[in-house]
Amino acid sequence: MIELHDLTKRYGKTLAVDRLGFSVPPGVVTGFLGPNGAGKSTTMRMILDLDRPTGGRVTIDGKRYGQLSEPLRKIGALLEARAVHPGRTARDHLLWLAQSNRLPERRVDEVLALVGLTPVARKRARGFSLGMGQRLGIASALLGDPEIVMFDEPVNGLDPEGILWIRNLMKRLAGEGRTVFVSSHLMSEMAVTADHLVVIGKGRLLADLPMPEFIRRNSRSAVRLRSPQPERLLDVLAGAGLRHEPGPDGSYEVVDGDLADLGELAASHGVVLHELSPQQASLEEAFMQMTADSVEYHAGDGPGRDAAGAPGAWGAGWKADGNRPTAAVRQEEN
Ligand SMILES: Nc1ncnc2c1ncn2[C@@H]1O[C@H](COP(=O)(O)OP(=O)(O)OP(=O)(O)O)[C@@H](O)[C@H]1O
Repeated sequence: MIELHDLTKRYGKTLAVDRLGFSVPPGVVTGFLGPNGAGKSTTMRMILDLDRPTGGRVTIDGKRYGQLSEPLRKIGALLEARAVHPGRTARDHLLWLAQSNRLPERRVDEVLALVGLTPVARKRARGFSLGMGQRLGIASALLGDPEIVMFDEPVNGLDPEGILWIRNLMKRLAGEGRTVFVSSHLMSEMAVTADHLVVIGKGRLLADLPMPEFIRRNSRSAVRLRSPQPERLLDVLAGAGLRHEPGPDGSYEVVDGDLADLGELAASHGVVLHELSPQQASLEEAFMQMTADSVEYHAGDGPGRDAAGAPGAWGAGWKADGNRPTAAVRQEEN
């Protein structure tokens, strides 16, 4: 179990990680999602003690990384920048790692087989493709047969076969009861990989909830209505007890509304409609909306702007209040 408490990292004026608090439990794949520059790599480096927090703390089974007696047996990581000497063979690289961590030589051949690199084990790393390099990085992470694995953007630049392989490997590792923590800036990748999702934007926690719950909340549909008589339309919607949100160009969106029912409701009250259209938010849109809000806040717009009708009012439940996530997004507050 990885636990973060108020974890903060400041680089000069940049607040890279801002009071992050969440746990990564064993037995599931936890996706760590955020746009470029959100603070994912910095957080992962702090977990491994490669970067010192400005505030807060992070523990691995209750201990700091530096306090672990056999760190490679506890946590294995693939970070974005891989350090493999280009003149070394894959096997020699792993052997050097194993020997410096008092791990048995047989484990080197086991992990080479596990990641499918046995046939090229004696080839020098400089001739490796991106996918082979990624497999070697994963072999290094798995060398100590760790209880926890952490991968930073492992599918970046890989072909579909490589992506599928890593996806299945992570699921298998979680199925074995390990803690799997993987970062990505792609919602689409997380949707098919992660069981649990932690979303950050500008270093802040935006969501921490099971993936099915994220999908349920964000695959909502809505009906958009636009009328030259907006006050009358709002009266009719309110009279029918329908929850609505402001949409673009003066329209209103009724979440989970029925197209035909709404058309008939407007007609029965003599409300002229210039638009009556179904709307469907994709997970990618929900993610972009969620993180765009955090960017907006940091740009100085402040909380509450959404109430006045931020463009396309999707994901209203995801708005950050400028200080912490709304109750709607925090799993433990559900
Ligand atoms: N060593 C450093 N010195 C100064 N600023 C840094 C350093 N490392 C990261 N940052 C800044 O901290 C912020 C978070 O960066 P980080 O790399 O952790 O984000 P990320 O979510 O991993 O993004 P990406 O997906 O682009 O790797 C960014 O604004 C980045 O420019």
